[in-house]
Amino acid sequence: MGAEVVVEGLSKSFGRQPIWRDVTLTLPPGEVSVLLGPSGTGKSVFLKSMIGLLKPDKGSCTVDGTDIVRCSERRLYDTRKLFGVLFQDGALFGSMNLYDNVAFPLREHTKKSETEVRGIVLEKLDMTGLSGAEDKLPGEISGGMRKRAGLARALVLDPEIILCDEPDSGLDPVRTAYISQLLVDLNAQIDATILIVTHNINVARTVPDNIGMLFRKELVMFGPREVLLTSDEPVVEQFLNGRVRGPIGMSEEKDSAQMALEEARAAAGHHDGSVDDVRGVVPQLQPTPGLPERRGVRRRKDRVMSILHTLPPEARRGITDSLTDEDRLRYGLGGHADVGAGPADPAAPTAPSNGRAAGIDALAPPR
Ligand SMILES: Nc1ncnc2c1ncn2[C@@H]1O[C@H](COP(=O)(O)OP(=O)(O)OP(=O)(O)O)[C@@H](O)[C@H]1O
Repeated sequence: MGAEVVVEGLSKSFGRQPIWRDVTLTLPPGEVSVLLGPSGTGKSVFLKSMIGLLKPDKGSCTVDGTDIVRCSERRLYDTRKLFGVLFQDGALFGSMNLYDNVAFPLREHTKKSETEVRGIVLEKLDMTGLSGAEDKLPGEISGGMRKRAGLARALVLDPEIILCDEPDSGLDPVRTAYISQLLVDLNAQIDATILIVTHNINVARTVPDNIGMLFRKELVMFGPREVLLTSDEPVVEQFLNGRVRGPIGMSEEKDSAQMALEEARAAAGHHDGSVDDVRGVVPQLQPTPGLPERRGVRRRKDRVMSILHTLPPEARRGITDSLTDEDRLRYGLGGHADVGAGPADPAAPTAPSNGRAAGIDALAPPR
């Protein structure tokens, strides 16, 4: 099973420029999470901070008992081996063929024989659909293939956590669909914890178990996919619908006068360029038939059902609608009409103005 990653109160600035502050979230073991946010909100900085390539000013990021922010160099080196990272451009060595690129971490970090290296490299190239392309140079293959080669290389040390920085950037919608399917299939095969940074609305809607969103130098929300997909938090709604109207402006935040102007234009019938509003829980991508089931699905159901009463009604409905009859028995639920549609637990704290609600950015059940 993949490792849990617990981020608490993490803040990062460069000189006097704060990037984000007080980020708290838990990546549940073996689940797939997506981090969204307008350009420049510090998503890549967040990924780099998680593996200790950048040093946050405050807070902690704990993996397997080690706080990446404060541990020794030696400990950091060892803990980093738990991570496989797919950088935005694939970060392949241009002068090495795909075989040598993928073999590189094994030759650098292990004492495996070339025969063992060969077995692993060919297996990972096969998993990522690159069998037969071993001799190609990165410059000779398509962007989608380069991403998959970067992913194959991220897999060779059997990571417990995979971080993917915009795996879809520069890809057409079909190649993006393939890479989405590949990530879900990999999760089914190796049960790793996965965090994907993306701008792609389809990826965000269909791939992850959990979604988070960075905006205004804060983590606006992080929680089960059903919470964000049904959220009426303006920034989340605007982003998931790719709309001009809303708090996100051309270069980050809009002022209230501009927002009021846009609202007035919309009320007068001006179309803002988005497709029809899409809201609600769409089906999640499943592993390709023939692959094992994702083990994270059962763990997630148990976890989400344990915080169900703290979630907003629409999210609860989305979650309970996806339960099978067997699940309903397991969680002691009756028919569809009995669950999910009622008001949120009156005892649960209500969402504060930043859009967080109980159970939303506190994903993990009490430890
Ligand atoms: N090493 C660095 N030194 C100084 N500033 C940096 C450094 N790395 C990133 N930044 C700044 O941090 C901010 C966030 O950058 P980052 O690349 O993390 O954004 P992002 O959300 O990933 O953007 P995009 O979606 O466009 O990739 C930017 O203003 C960037 O200029």
